[in-house]
Amino acid sequence: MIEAVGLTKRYGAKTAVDQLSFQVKPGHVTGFLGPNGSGKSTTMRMILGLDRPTSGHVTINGSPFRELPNAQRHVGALLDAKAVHGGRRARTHLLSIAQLSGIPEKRVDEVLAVVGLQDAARQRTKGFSLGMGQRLGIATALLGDPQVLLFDEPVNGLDPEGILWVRNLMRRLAAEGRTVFVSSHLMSEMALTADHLIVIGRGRLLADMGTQEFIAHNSAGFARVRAADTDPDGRDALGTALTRAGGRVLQEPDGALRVTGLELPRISDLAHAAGVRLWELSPHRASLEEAYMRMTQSAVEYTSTDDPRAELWEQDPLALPAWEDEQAAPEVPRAAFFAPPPPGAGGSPFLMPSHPGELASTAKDSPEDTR
Ligand SMILES: Nc1ncnc2c1ncn2[C@@H]1O[C@H](COP(=O)(O)OP(=O)(O)OP(=O)(O)O)[C@@H](O)[C@H]1O
Repeated sequence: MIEAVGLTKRYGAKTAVDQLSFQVKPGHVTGFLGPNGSGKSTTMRMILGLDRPTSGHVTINGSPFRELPNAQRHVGALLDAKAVHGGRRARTHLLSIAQLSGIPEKRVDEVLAVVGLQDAARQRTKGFSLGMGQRLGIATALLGDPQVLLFDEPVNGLDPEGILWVRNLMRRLAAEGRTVFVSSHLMSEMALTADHLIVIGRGRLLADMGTQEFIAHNSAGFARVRAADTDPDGRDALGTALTRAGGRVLQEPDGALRVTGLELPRISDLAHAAGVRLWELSPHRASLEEAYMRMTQSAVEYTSTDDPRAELWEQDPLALPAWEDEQAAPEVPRAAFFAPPPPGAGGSPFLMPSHPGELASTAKDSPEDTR
């Protein structure tokens, strides 16, 4: 088990990790998530004794890393796949680490096979692709057959087969009772790999809970319902009926309605009573990505802006011909693509028109907005 208590790291005026306390338990894959610069690598470096905490402490199976006897046999880590001597062959690289840790040579060939690098064993690592480097880093982590494993962005640069392989490897290592702590920005992959999550933002703990619980806590399930395209008034009638019945209704970009507060059978009954034929009625479970985006949106340090492409083009190369411009669909606010916002976080619920044909106004002050 990894245990951090009040872990803090300051670099001058910058607090990279701020009073972090958490446990990473054996038998689980624990995902370590956070926006760029939130302190994940710094935390991992402190766990591995590569950085000294400004205050607080972190232990592995009860001892600080530096006090573990023959740490390589207890803890394996992939932090930076590029941190290898480029002039060395892959096998030599692994062999030198094995010899330092009293690991038999046979084990080197075993891990090369596990990561699929047998054929590249005698290649110099400077010629390795990003994915091959990652595989070598994973082989290094597995060398001592450790009980505790840390992986910083292990799927970075891997092809789809490699990503699937890493997922299965992590799950197998956890099923064997090992402690597996893995950071990644690939939310779809984390949702499939991790059963527990530790989420940080600006160095602070934001969440420490099961993956499914995290998704349920930070997103709302909803129903998607779409009136038949052949019935132009159907959507208005449906929206009115659902809103009157106490549902919260948002417009989807494709003309469907996103409904919260009403069960699917009730939506079906209301549509039937309103004489609206449906082409779609489906439950939607929010993704880890949606839940993560919502939780971390205020903790993102590095945000992008649109590229104005100043003076690079005499005229806007993206300008549409006038007729196409006129037909373009009105822009839908980005927030509308995600699940309805959490209580008190604002948003644009769909307000049914008081007059037919008057669709899609927002309801900031609507009495029906009772979130
Ligand atoms: N050696 C250092 N000296 C000064 N500042 C540092 C140092 N290492 C990290 N930082 C700062 O600490 C903060 C956390 O960095 P860290 O690399 O731990 O984040 P991260 O969550 O791993 O980011 P990413 O997802 O981009 O890899 C950043 O603001 C970074 O600039």
